[in-house]
Order: sequence, then C-alpha cells, then structure tokens
Amino acid sequence: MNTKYLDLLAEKYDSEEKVVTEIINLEAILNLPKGTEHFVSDLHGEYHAFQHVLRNGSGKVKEKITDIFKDKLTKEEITEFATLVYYPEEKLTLIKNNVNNKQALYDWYEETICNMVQLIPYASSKYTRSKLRKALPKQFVYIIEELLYKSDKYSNKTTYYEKIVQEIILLGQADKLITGLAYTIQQLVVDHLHVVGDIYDRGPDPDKIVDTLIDYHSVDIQWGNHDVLWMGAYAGSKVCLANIIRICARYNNLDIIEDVYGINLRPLLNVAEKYYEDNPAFRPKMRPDNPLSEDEALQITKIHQAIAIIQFKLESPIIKRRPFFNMSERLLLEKIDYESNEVTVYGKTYSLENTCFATINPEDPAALLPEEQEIIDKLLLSVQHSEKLARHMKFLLKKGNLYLRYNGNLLIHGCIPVDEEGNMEQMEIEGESYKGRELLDKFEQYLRQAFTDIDKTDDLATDMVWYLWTGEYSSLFGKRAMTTFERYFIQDKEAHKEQKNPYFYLRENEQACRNMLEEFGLDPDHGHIINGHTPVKEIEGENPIKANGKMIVIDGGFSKAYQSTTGIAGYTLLYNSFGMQLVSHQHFNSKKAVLLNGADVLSVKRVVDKELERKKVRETNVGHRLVKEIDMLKQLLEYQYMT
Ligand SMILES: O=P(O)(O)OC[C@H]1O[C@](O)(COP(=O)(O)O)[C@@H](O)[C@@H]1O
Ligand SMILES: [Mn+2]
Repeated sequence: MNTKYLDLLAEKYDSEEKVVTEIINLEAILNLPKGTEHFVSDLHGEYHAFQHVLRNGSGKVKEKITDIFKDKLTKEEITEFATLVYYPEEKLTLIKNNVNNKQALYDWYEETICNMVQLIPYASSKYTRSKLRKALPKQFVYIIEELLYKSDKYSNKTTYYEKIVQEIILLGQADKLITGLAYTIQQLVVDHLHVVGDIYDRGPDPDKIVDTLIDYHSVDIQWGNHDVLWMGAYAGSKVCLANIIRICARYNNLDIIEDVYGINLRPLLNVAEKYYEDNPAFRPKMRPDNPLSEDEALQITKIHQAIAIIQFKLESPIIKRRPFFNMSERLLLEKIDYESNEVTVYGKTYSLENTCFATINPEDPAALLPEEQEIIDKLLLSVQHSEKLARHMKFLLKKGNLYLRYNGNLLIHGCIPVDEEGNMEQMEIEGESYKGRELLDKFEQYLRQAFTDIDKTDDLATDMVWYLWTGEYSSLFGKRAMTTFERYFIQDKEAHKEQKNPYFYLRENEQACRNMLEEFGLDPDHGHIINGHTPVKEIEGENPIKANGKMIVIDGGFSKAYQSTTGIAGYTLLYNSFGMQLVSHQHFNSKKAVLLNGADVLSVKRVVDKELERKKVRETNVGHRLVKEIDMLKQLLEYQYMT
C-alpha cells in the first residue's frame, strides 16, 4: 500500500466522517445516468453556426423544454422560450422593445423566471446538487437554490417565493438572472463537448471558436489537419506558416492573420507588389459577408502568389532531408521545364498555365530570394510573438490529441492508414517501423516535441508536423499526395485528383472497423469510430452511418464553401444514457432569423444505437476514475481510522 499517498489524502479528508461522506457521494455519482456528450467536427471558422449548435445543444434544449411544457405552452411559446435560452441577451432586448407597459413586462419576467426555475431541475436531474451549484450564475446561487428547493407542500412559503421573484424584478436584476439561468440551462443540457478536428481555415472566425472553447465547461479536441497546420506554424515550421497564409489569402481571410493575430503582412505585400501581376488562378474566393474592392482583390491575388511560391520553395529542402517522407515526386519546381513551360509529374507531362515564376531561378528553383527569406523569417517571429496565437495554440495542445478513446469509442479526425487488405500501413521513421496505434502515438509525440522547442525550425519534430498535414501515412491527411501545385497550374482535372487511403472505402465494412477498434484496444461489440474530415455527400445518397453503425462520419459540411457538395449544413452527434443520435442540420438560419421568427435549425435525428439499459456513470471513463478514487478512500478509511 502506498502510505505516502494515503497520508497526503488524509490531509484533505481529516476525519472519518469526511471520508465516509465522500465515498457515499462518489458511489451515488456512479449510479447516475451518464451525462450527454456532444460531438462536432470540421467547424472551419464558422463561428455563428457553431454557436447556434452549441447553444441549442443540437436540439436538446428545445426537446427538454417541450418535455416539461408541452401541456402548458403552445408550440409558438415553446419556440419563443427556446430562443430566449439560446440568445438571452438579444431576446431580452427584443422583448423589452415590444412590450407595451411596465406591468406586462413584470408579468413576463415573473412567468419566465418561474418557467426557468421549473426547467432547471429537469435538465439537471442527472447531476449531483454540487455539480448543479457550479453551473449556476455565481451572484445568484443562494437565491436560485431557495427557489429550486422550495417545497410547496404546506403552501406556507408561497408568498415568500413570490416575494423573492418580485424583489429581483423590482431591484432591476431580472435580466441578469434570466441571462444567467439561460446559460446554466445550456450548460446542463450538454455535459461534455468533443471537437473532432478542423477548427481552422476556410471560414472567417476560427479564433472566436477557440475563445468559446477556452471558456467552455468541459471539452476535448481531436486535432484536424488544418489545426495541426496552425500549430506547426507556431511551433516553428515555416512551410506550415506559408500554407496558413496561402489558405487565408485564397479564402479572403487575411484579416485573421493581420487584425486578429496581429501579424504584419506589409513586407509580404511589398514583395508581392514587386514580382506579381493579376492571375486568375490566384484570385481570392468571394465572400458575401466580406466584399472586396477591385484593388483589394488584386492585392490579395498578388500576396497569394508570393506566398504560394515561397511555400513550394520551402517544401524542397524538407523533402530532400527526409527521404523517408517518400515525397520526391513532390519536388515540382525542380520538375518544371522552364523553357517549354511544362512539368512532368507521376510520369505525365502537362503544359503549365497561369504561372508566376518571377522569383524562381531555373538553375536552383527552390532557392529563396534574400527578400523571400527575410519575409518568412519575420513572419515566423511575429507568429511566435503573437500573444493571442500563442494562447490559442497552447490551448489546442493542452486539450487536444491525435485520437481519443472515450467511453468505448474512438474519436479521430481523419483515418487510420491501412492498405487495400485493411492491414495497418507501416511507416519507417529513423530506422524504426511503426503502424496503427503506435504510429499515431509517435506522430503525437513529435508534435508535442516540436512545441517544446519552438526555436528549432528544421529539426525532425518540426518537419513531422508538416508531414501530418500532407504525408501519405498521415492519419490526418489520409491521401497519397496533395495536389496544390497541380490545381494552380495545370488545367487537366485528372492531375488534381488526390487518391484516398483505402481506409475510406474499407470503413464501410464492419469487420474492418472492428479490427481497427481492436487495434486501439477498444471493444468492437460496443465501440464506434467517430470521424470528421471528409464531407458526407448526402446529396449523392452517402450515408454518414457506416459499417452497420460501427462508423459514424460527422463532417456534413459546416464549411459554407463545401455545402453545395454535401447538400446539408453539418452533422452533430449526441450520446446520452439512452444511446447515440445523429443530428443532421439542414441549414443555419442567421441569428436574426432565429430571434425574430424562431426559425430554428431543422434537425433530423437518426438513432445510431439504443442502449438496452440506461448507461450509468459507472460505465464511463469518468466512472472508472471514480471507482479508483473510492478504492483509495476505502484504503484510507482502513489505514487511518479502523486500526
Ligand atoms: O478546397 P481547397 O481550398 O482547394 O483545399 C483542398 C485541399 O484541402 C484538403 O482537402 C485538405 O483539407 P480538408 O481537411 O478540409 O479536406 C486537401 O486534401 C486538398 O488539397
Ligand atoms: Mn480535415
């Protein structure tokens, strides 16, 4: 027995009663139904859509309201109430603007507070009182608890409670209380959030998503390839950095780099103006919410070319110093015939269009001009000194993993690299072979190592982060090669194709999924694999639930840029004590539409798995930890108080 640990524990539980109370408390928690897990993925900077899904708990908030009030409120009133819970500040303003007199407003306050106080016990029925207390708005805990635990049995206290509510209103505290309670309800409905990767790139507000996650009560992240690209940039990878700027330019999102993270793009713009002209292949994508003047569009087009060329140049030395990346086919600048303006890739020769090779010396195509070198060095310095970016990247590192085993399921953004037969693909790193779970653990180890020394820019760990973005055995990329160069400069669409890892068709097969679950030490009878990364083309009849329910793909395309391919606006997954439900979001109305017309997201639920018996905390990850704690406390009881 570890008596040292027990002595320490005895400091916290310094009486027999305290130990016993805690054991009883933990035992009680083990027997509560498991809390609701909420899974989202591929948010791609779409902050407003994400907020909506988070605030309505993928439909759970409205469901709870309906359960309680279906006989008391009309459908419209339920929708109104739900909207208040999602967006309390805005909804309160609207209500106050529309109300005719003070008395009507006071009546509304009274009824609303009363309804909220009725909803909270239902929404928190799976939690202990102490957990509920933590979710209550701090300044009102005492008052709310008075209201929550009232017993009307003898009607003695009725006027007392009415008085409390009236006083709150008279003292001008009603708005604050209602707002606080709305957030409490949101928090109670979802116990834990999983973000299955790709917070960054394409959409406009990834930083706001990260800020939301930092404040969220309980969350974990499985990194996506786009997240790792940003993390790599912060960790010192210049090629990752060039990529994030290139993608921001392409999607007309440079504000994130400049205004949000405070990185100065002036030096890059100067070089861009000097060497580049207009070029249709590098025109930024238009965003209705961020219209560009012709001058701005032209400026971005030039920046886009400048940084793309820097990126291609930076790839070359990495490919050469890491032969085991097996990427020599990607030394494209060196495969160009600068006389005939042609390139030969994978044995096929193509003519080049829309080229912008003014800074390339055909004798030494990958050499950076001194001014390009200076730009990328300066950019790196300013990326690593952006307080906000550092905070966001450290948060991703702390809360994130490459994959997660949670309550029997395997959460992973991209794939598990396998061959045609479903065998784990091997990758040799520094003379050692790795595959399956071991390979992913190795990748993660390198990523963490790259963070420990961000001044190293060319070491193996930093190069490996870029490999995770684009390498053939990367579990995040899942394709044989990234054809960025071809998509800019070659017309023939055949050359643009990116061949997917066999995983993406093998995951339709139940036995293949069972093998993968086993590879990760999970029970194939009960576990599921939860993936993001590849948009599910529901429009073409693709089913997000695969392999007889063993595989669930929840990237339905939050990303506006991909919604025409998917035909919907995203999937989310809920897993509560009754089982799993896949929610498909048809479209996200603007916040304004939700507030004014109650136009909520249309969510269609598909049951993935139904538990025969309600799942208890005892059967969860948290439960396993609590069982260990109880065991320790029992040992303490024996050691300290029974002898
Ligand atoms: O749509 P874009 O901006 O051209 O990006 C395409 C690139 O993005 C990728 O699809 C990776 O991003 P996803 O993780 O969102 O799929 C690459 O495979 C591909 O080369
Ligand atoms: Mn992805």
